[in-house]
Parts: sequence; structure tokens; C-alpha cells
Amino acid sequence: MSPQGNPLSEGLQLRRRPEPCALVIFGASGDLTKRKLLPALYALAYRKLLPDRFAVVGVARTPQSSKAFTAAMKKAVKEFARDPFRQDVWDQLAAGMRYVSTDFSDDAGEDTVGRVLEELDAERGTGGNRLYYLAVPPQAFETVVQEIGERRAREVWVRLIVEKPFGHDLASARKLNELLHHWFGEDEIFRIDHYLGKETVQNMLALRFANGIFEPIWNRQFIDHVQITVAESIGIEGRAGFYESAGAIRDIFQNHLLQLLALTAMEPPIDFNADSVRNEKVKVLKSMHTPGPKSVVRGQYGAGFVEGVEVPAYREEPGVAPDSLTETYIAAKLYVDNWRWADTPFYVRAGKRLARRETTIAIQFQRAPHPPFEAIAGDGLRPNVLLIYVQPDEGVSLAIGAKVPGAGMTIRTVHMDFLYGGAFRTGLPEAYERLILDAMLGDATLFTREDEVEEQWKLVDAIVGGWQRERPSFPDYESGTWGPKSADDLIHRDGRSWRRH
Ligand SMILES: NC(=O)C1=CN([C@@H]2O[C@H](COP(=O)(O)OP(=O)(O)OC[C@H]3O[C@@H](n4cnc5c(N)ncnc54)[C@H](OP(=O)(O)O)[C@@H]3O)[C@@H](O)[C@H]2O)C=CC1
Ligand SMILES: O=C1O[C@H](COP(=O)(O)O)[C@@H](O)[C@H](O)[C@H]1O
Repeated sequence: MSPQGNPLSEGLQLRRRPEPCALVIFGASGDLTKRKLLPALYALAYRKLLPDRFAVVGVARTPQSSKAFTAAMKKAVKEFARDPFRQDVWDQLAAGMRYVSTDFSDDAGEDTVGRVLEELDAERGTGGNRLYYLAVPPQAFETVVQEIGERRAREVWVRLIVEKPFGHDLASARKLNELLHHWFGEDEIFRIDHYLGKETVQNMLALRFANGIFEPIWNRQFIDHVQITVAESIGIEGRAGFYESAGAIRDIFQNHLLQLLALTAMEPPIDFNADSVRNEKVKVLKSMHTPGPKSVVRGQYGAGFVEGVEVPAYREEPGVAPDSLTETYIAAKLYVDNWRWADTPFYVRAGKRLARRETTIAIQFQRAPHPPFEAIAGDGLRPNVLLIYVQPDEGVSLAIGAKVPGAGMTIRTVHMDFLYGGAFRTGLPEAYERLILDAMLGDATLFTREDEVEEQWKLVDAIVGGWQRERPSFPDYESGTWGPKSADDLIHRDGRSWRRH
């Protein structure tokens, strides 16, 4: 029973409990730890999903005591956790919390992190099991992996969660994979893409494979095209250092967008285990051919108003070059060349400072073949669309034509809706809750495999290679709009339009 006593609000449910372990967060003084990781751990503690014998070790260069770190994390939990603050839940979590200040390489031969972990094994019974979380910038990955790898033989099980970005291109991703595999087996490496931890993203699998009605029509014969939108109203939130070298293609397209596409397009896996699911996703990525230059557009936001607030242009953000050519928007028409999807376009787009925050997958079906009442249709007879709302307002909606009551035969589009909040009366678990828990359980189904990440980069490298031949004219869209005109042109050329939700 959940702490609120409502069995429908259980959210995450466990068939088995994770074994005792210590979670070691490298990068514990950073933004991700504060805003996402500690609130997720608190949510797991709140639902009694953590092992009884559990510890958290924060590691970073910033000097501070364990006491100060624990106090900072308590503040973060109060500010960012989705559950009300409960002192008893916090006390239990905080009792196993430690902080180690180190620059990871200059320990003068002393393995401080290792010593603290051994103390915790004795005090908290964590049993020599370690879950390491790499929440450091990419330039620190190598040193930290080396540090963890060298200690490996003294530990029972070791798992390693690696944050994005996983490389900058195919070559660097391969190098990083080699480094990780020098010390760890693939089954010990958990490359995180937090979109896979979102309930609604997993619901795509439930919708497709737990319902008999969709699978027969989930193909080129019935589907006209697919649209995937990852729209953000926020800008780069002070992350210019990272974003200037990443842009929308590496920040969102390479990972989140391609994952959403792969889940939409994949064949049914034989079961829901890590390799079965990931094998099918890799097949999709391998079937995608490089889009031609006219099938990919990029954009950069200028100044404007987002949700009534005036915001600066990308080039005016602190840390961004005044003549930056980094894209903050990308749209593409992609094809999955296989029997199921040949000639069915997947239009995808992602951007910052757009009109609204919204992530949606829209499956647009073919028009009805012979509408006998088209001449008197109210708003034109529109094709059916299945909408998967990933966020916000999580749910699924089917657009169908229905008769307007009264005389005549006027047809209007209406929606059959399933909304998570209404159906399950529950706040959805945050993606990081699910993913940390899965890693503790050793379940890699919702993490990206080596070959998957390399296929993603092959596509990105091909697109970026094409971009090098032309100089974009930026900025080309106003903040608070739906992106550059070139993105509209991309889809209008095919006689279609982006959905305005
Ligand atoms: N923040 C977010 O929402 C998201 C972040 N990520 C990824 O998570 C990782 C961390 O991001 P975030 O927390 O935002 O970054 P921050 O810059 O806020 O924090 C980085 C952390 O790493 C430590 N660190 C920085 N430089 C080094 C270095 N050279 N050697 C060792 N440690 C270093 C810092 O601590 P100190 O200076 O004390 O050593 C700090 O604890 C990045 O890979 C990022 O791409 C991914 C998705 C979302
Ligand atoms: O990985 C990232 O994701 C966030 C968007 O995540 P969401 O869960 O809020 O949709 C994005 O803002 C950030 O730039 C990117 O690095």
C-alpha cells in the first residue's frame, strides 16, 4: 500500500526488491544531483522501494563535509521532490549519506571513496554492491571510469550509470565504449536516456503490444505518416558551455527523438527483456537512411515572448558567441526502410523557446477511402489521428469523425481521451525514479545499448556532415513561435502540415 493508502497510486511496483547496495554519485555538487537524482531517491524511499540496507555517497571536487552535503540535499528534496517532505523518510535516507571531496585523480595514492564505501559496508550492510552514477561533464568521464575500474575487483556487483551526452560523434562514442568495456561488461553499463524512463514513453509499448486492435493497422498500409514533436518553451538555462558544442541535434535528436521514433516503429519484441527490446530498436535505427539536405532543417531562436514573458535571443544568452551558428531547433523527414514502413514519412522536430512545452507522438492514419458525406462535412473530413501525449497532460487520444447532433449529416472531429491522472489517480513517477531503480535491479531494458548509441551517432554524423557545406542564416525564428519557416516548408512540400495542438 502506498503511503497515501490508495492502491491505485502505487505508481512503480516491484516484483522483487533491489539487493543492498551503495549508490555513488560522481558530480554530487551539480545541478542534476540536486534537481533530479536526490528527489528521485527520496521518492523511492517514500514508497519503500529502496533496499533496507542502502547508502548514498556524493563525490565531487567542491570541498564540503558530509553534514553540509546532507543539509544541501535535504533542501533540494524539499524544493524539487514530488512528494511532501516527511522527516522519518528523510532521516532514514540521510543516515546512509556521505560526501567525499576529491578531484578523482589526485588522491595521493589514497582511495578515499573506496575507504568510505568499505566503512558503509560494515556500518550499513551494503554488501560490497555498488551502483556508480556518472553525473559529471564528459571531460571528466575518463578519469572517473578509471578510478572506478581500478577498484572493481574488490567489489561484489558493480553497475555504472552513464549520463548523456554519450560522446560527441560516432568516433568519440566508440572511444567511450572502448574505455568502459576495458573495465566493465556491457551488462554492467547503463547508458541513460531519461525519456525511456517516462511512463508515457513506456506506454507506447503497452499501447502497441498489449492491445490487439492497433498492431494490424500499425504499418504503411494504414498509416499516412508519423509526427514526433519535442517542443520546449525554455531556453538553454545557463548551459551555454554544453549547448554551444551540442545544439539541438546532439542534445535531443540523437537521443530522445530517435528513441521515441524507434519505439514507435519497432517490431514486437518476443518478450520485455533488455536484449529483446533493444534488438528491435537497433533494427529500426539500422533501417534508417540518411535524409537528403532538403529533408533536414535547423533553426536558432531570436528574441521574443514565451508565455507572455520577454526572452532574449540565443545569441544574447550568457556564454553564447554573438555570431553563434549553433542550432536550437531541428526538423527532419526520416524514413525507416523496411516492409512495415517503406515510404511512410516520420516527421520529427525539436526546439527550444517554442510556443509551449509539449512532447507528442502523432500517428496519422490514411483518410477514409470513400467518405459518402464529404460535401457536407463540418470542418472537412479529417483523417484519424492517434495522439500519444508524452508530456505535459500525459495520455492518449484518438481523433475520430463524429456526427454533429441534429438534422443533416455534418461531421466534426472529436477526441476519445485517456488521461493518466483520471484513469489511475496518481502522480506519475519521475523518469529518474524508474531508471535508478531498474539499474539497482540490474534491468537494462530502458537503457541504451552500445550498438544502439553508435547507430544513433551514424545518422547524426551524416546530417552534421551535410551541414558543414552551408552557412545558415540565424536567427530564423522568433521565441514563442513554432520554429522557422523552413520547417513548415519541409512538410508543406508533401501536402501535409505540422500539428498545432
Ligand atoms: N542537469 C540536467 O538536467 C541534466 C544533466 N545531464 C548530464 O549530467 C551531467 C552533469 O550535469 P549537471 O549536473 O547539469 O552539471 P553541473 O555542471 O551542474 O555539475 C557537474 C558536476 O560534476 C563535477 N565536475 C565538474 N567538472 C569536473 C571535472 N573536470 N572533474 C570532475 N568533476 C567535475 C562538478 O563538481 P565540482 O566542480 O565540485 O567537482 C559537479 O558536481 C552532464 O553530463 C550533463 O550533460 C543530462 C541530462 C540533464
Ligand atoms: O536531456 C535533456 O532533456 C531536457 C528535456 O527533458 P524533459 O524531461 O524536461 O523533457 C532538455 O531541456 C535538455 O536540454 C536536454 O539536455
